[in-house]
Amino acid sequence: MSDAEGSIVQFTNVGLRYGSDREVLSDISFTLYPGSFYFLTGASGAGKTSLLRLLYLAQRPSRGMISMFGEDAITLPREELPALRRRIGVVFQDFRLVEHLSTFDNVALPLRLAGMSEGKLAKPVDDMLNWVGLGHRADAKPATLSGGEQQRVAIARAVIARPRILVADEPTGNVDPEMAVKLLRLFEALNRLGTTVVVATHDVHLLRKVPDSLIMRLDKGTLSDPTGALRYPPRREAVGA
Ligand SMILES: Nc1ncnc2c1ncn2[C@@H]1O[C@H](COP(=O)(O)OP(=O)(O)OP(=O)(O)O)[C@@H](O)[C@H]1O
Repeated sequence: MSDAEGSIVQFTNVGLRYGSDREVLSDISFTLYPGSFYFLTGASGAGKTSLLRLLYLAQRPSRGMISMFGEDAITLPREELPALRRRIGVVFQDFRLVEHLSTFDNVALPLRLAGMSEGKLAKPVDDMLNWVGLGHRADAKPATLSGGEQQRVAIARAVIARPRILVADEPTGNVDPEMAVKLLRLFEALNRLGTTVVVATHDVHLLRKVPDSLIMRLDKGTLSDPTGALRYPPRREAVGA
């Protein structure tokens, strides 16, 4: 399979079924380009989480082809998947913070797993906590943080190792509208630094808050492309028009 020029992810006729049930995703084809900001939208049950799980390689499709960073993600040997996954940051719907670890240690986790020394990781973790506005909560355990604070820890942890893609599943689902906009601004700032961002949301009001974003819409497992730019390198000035 050859990659569309310059793309970092390419799905071709991907289908997914759980067990012997009918397909929950059918004929999904799209291309993600570096530095773009995508919303994945659709009603509850449309298949957003399932599509994101394929995207961050937590789930193999039942059919079709997935290419990531120029590698065939379907036939890649299992032992090579972690290296591919490290290039993808994930913000889960339910945060999945480690309860017994402090804010600092949750955010430091990906760097420690990558083998970075304690001396080296302190500054980037402190900088990241300040960036998400949680410098003063470094020692707090997740249970003592508000929903918005926990979400920001989850975002900080997802981006600390500078992933090429950030995937976020309903990141604003558990916060008030004001915090939702603040979180989106964090994603936009990250996107301006060159990270491709994919945010799943059922909240159509959010889409308008990021004028340059591209929209993928799922309806009962089928993808549509209202901004018309998924298959071709998006021209930023044409996006959102
Ligand atoms: N592990 C699973 N086993 C069987 N069916 C599943 C599984 N996960 C999801 N489904 C089904 O797949 C369909 C799509 O679910 P999915 O969670 O991907 O949708 P969604 O758009 O993310 O929904 P929501 O916004 O409510 O989270 C649903 O019908 C769901 O019941």
